[in-house]
Amino acid sequence: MMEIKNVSKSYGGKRALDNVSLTLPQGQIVGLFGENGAGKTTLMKCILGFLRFSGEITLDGAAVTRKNISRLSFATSEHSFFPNLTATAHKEFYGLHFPRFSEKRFNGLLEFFDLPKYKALRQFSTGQKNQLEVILSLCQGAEYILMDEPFAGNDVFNREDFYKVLLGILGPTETIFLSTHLIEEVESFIGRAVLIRRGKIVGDVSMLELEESGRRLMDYVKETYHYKADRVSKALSDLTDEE
Ligand SMILES: Nc1ncnc2c1ncn2[C@@H]1O[C@H](COP(=O)(O)OP(=O)(O)OP(=O)(O)O)[C@@H](O)[C@H]1O
Repeated sequence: MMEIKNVSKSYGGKRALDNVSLTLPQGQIVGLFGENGAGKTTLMKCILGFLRFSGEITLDGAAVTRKNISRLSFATSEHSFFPNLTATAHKEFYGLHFPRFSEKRFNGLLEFFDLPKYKALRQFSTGQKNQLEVILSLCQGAEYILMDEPFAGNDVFNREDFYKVLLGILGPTETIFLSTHLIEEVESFIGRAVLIRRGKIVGDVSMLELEESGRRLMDYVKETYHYKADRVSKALSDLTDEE
């Protein structure tokens, strides 16, 4: 179980995370949603130890250190791979460094996305680079797989088919913590939705609970954010007013 307790993070004087507490048990797919600048990437980077923060993040009670960091993986659109290496070279490198690396999963997903095996990654398209990030994060043998807007640049067929593949391959102890703006697309396969706003957790709901209350995830998000439905008409009226 991952426990995030009272985590705060500021960049200079600007507070990006404000006393965030969250528990992520193993075996869940958890969506992390929030407006631009809400703190999603910052939270993931704190979990991974990329950023200093105040508060505590533990895995089964132990702080995240080099001893247990292999329980975590990260797919980021900022990219974490070696641009001059091919997908096959990455497979070899990861295989050497991650004892639980799954070559079967790597090969299967590479084929699913129809990615080139012997082309340097710097020559991949944006969508292809993101696909390889996702593949690597899923093949390392990590139990907590953090994905930050992993489907950017992926076409709709690749996304929708991938959701099905993902659901089919995940083991019972694998947890996905998925930050995305594709709320309506992912609602069919996540088990829980966490909402962050201005660095604070403002919502946390299981999809079962939502379903039982007859609400869609988007309704919950709009309610929680006090979404102002008149902002479009206001903007249009401001922008088209000739006075
Ligand atoms: N390196 C940085 N230096 C200064 N401020 C930063 C830095 N990274 C993020 N911030 C600020 O911290 C806040 C949270 O940013 P973060 O990237 O975590 O948001 P996000 O929810 O991932 O947004 P998005 O959906 O737009 O990717 C924002 O106000 C952002 O401007």
